[in-house]
Amino acid sequence: MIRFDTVTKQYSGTQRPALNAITIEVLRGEFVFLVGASGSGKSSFLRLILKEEKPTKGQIHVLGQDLGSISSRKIPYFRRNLGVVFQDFRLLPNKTVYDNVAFSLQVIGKSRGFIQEAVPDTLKLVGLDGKAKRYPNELSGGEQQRVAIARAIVNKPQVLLADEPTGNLDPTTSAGIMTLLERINASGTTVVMATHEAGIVDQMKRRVIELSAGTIVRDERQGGYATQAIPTVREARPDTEPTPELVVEQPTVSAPKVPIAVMEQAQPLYVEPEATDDVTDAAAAVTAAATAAVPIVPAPQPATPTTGAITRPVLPVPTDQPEPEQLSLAERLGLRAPGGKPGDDDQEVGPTR
Ligand SMILES: Nc1ncnc2c1ncn2[C@@H]1O[C@H](COP(=O)(O)OP(=O)(O)OP(=O)(O)O)[C@@H](O)[C@H]1O
Repeated sequence: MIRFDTVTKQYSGTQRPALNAITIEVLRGEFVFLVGASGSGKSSFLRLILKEEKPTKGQIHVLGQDLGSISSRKIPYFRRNLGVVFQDFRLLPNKTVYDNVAFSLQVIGKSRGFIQEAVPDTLKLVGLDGKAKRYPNELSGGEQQRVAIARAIVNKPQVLLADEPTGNLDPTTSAGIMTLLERINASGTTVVMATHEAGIVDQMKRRVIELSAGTIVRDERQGGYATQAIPTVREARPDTEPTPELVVEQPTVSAPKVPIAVMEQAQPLYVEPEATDDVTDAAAAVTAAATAAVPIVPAPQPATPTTGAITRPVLPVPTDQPEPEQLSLAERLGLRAPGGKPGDDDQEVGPTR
């Protein structure tokens, strides 16, 4: 489903790679936590899956496609199979809840009839029916994140990428968001979530991939958040440490924002599915069909946890990085080709459903 083969990402003008020769595979239907200190490479990993960034070296396959062979024009079509949720929600402030979710279907040219069915179904799924006419500033943070999740899943993506989706939420609201993500995963969507929330990771006992300074140092099937004694790499502070070298420090263990007790007591805030829940049924049918077509390969063996010093090979800084493009919101969300128009979507890339 998602495969990295010795992938290195080094940003222009930086001294060391953000990701260093990463090899990893995420299987269909998995729920994976990406953990690691700030700057360890989690967001870079997600951006590479989205093809927002190109690897400096190595190959990435997502949904059976070699990302290196997808042209810029076809990236939006590829991204239709991926939903994305961010820490800061990224809702359109001047659109209602309904219109925020409908927007992601409008820009890919879905019919009015389709949108009128899909949006209410999805709002119900995330526990927001009855709030369709509200504007984002009339919602709580947790409700805004639910709108963002609804927008991400309304087109039934096969993969949901979440970059610290609970980072701006209180513990109880975070726990509710996690029950929602669990349910989305249970309907067949592969979920990859970057997080710093120890309580969530410890409670959910899902696969945990830990990055440290751009290297995978742990890959555990039912892991917790707590790290082995892995040194955390940070830049020397010029004010207190005149030498501009990297220094190694022991990790600091902070109290988890979402304690396990809160996770355990969290009531799902979404509406429980009924026997006739069309969205869940449709998602299950899509997943069953897709899974039947693609044989599941055996799970990779967990990597041996690494301890001790981290080596940081210094790679040449590439000089041919393109300038960031000026993109509209629809283009940034991967919903429309750069310069494309609504409905300009006749050529799909990747599995069609
Ligand atoms: N666009 C960029 N240009 C240059 N360097 C970058 C860029 N984006 C990220 N980096 C660097 O790459 C490294 C990894 O960053 P990344 O954002 O992937 O880490 P992260 O684990 O997601 O961090 P956080 O938990 O703080 O979000 C960091 O050293 C960061 O400074």
